[in-house]
Amino acid sequence: MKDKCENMQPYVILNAAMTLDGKIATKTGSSEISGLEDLKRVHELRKEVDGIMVGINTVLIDDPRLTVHKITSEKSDNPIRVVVDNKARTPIESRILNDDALTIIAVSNKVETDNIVFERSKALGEKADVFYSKDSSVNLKELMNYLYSKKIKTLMLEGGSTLNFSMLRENLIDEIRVCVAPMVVGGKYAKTLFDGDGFDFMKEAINLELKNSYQLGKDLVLEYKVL
Ligand SMILES: NC(=O)C1=CN([C@@H]2O[C@H](COP(=O)(O)OP(=O)(O)OC[C@H]3O[C@@H](n4cnc5c(N)ncnc54)[C@H](OP(=O)(O)O)[C@@H]3O)[C@@H](O)[C@H]2O)C=CC1
Ligand SMILES: Nc1nc(O)c(N)c(N[C@@H]2O[C@H](COP(=O)(O)O)[C@@H](O)[C@H]2O)n1
Repeated sequence: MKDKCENMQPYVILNAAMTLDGKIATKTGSSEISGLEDLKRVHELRKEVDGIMVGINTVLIDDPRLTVHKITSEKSDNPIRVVVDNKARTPIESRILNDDALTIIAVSNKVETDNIVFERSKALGEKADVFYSKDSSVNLKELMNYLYSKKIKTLMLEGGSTLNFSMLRENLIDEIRVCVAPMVVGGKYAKTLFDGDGFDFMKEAINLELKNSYQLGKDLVLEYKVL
């Protein structure tokens, strides 16, 4: 993996599993999509990278561990976990705060004006490193620089759709690896690979180059470079 030392940002790989109709979860938040072979691939990738990042909604809905637990229980193989969490809503009892790996919680400047957010961020500071952004929504470029300074040279982005779009719009994603499962769930309220505000015109689309594609069990894995 390339070291992006010239701009002091980690090399970012977005990895996700989606249905053929582009959903990464159903409208109720159910998201078991990948087959076993793909989950093993995901955990091998987690082992390879220095850090792994998700948005707060993914923590609230999935309570993920973000470790390599499907391939080994060796704690030193786990990447540093990062949660982008404007209002410090990460529950203290969530699995992401267990001692399997270090965790960094990135919070917004709401800590300066909202006492409840401040108190929650203080409590989170007992169990994790807290990154304080100067902006009202975590400044992702600053966060990337901070993670790089913490020796995170490669970062896996694991969703959800809101954070995926923000990272893409800010031009912070280098690669996209997506597992397409042979299923269709539909639903206009079901999350897709990229949601957020979206772009207005096709000419604003982020262009990709397909680098690799292969079948894994019943699933299809597609690997793109972001141009
Ligand atoms: N199939 C798959 O591969 C995966 C599926 N998922 C699914 O995705 C769903 C969650 O996705 P989604 O609801 O979009 O939420 P996200 O997990 O993307 O979290 C979004 C939240 O992150 C916070 N945030 C802070 N700063 C930023 C920023 N700069 N840009 C964007 N967000 C920021 C905001 O919190 P606040 O609102 O507090 O301001 C925002 O609402 C779940 O159902 C989960 O199961 C998740 C990962 C992988
Ligand atoms: N690659 C992939 N395939 C799926 O089918 C998924 N549902 C996900 N979800 C991501 O994995 C997290 C759960 O991780 P743990 O096993 O608890 O470590 C979940 O929150 C999503 O980020 N990914």
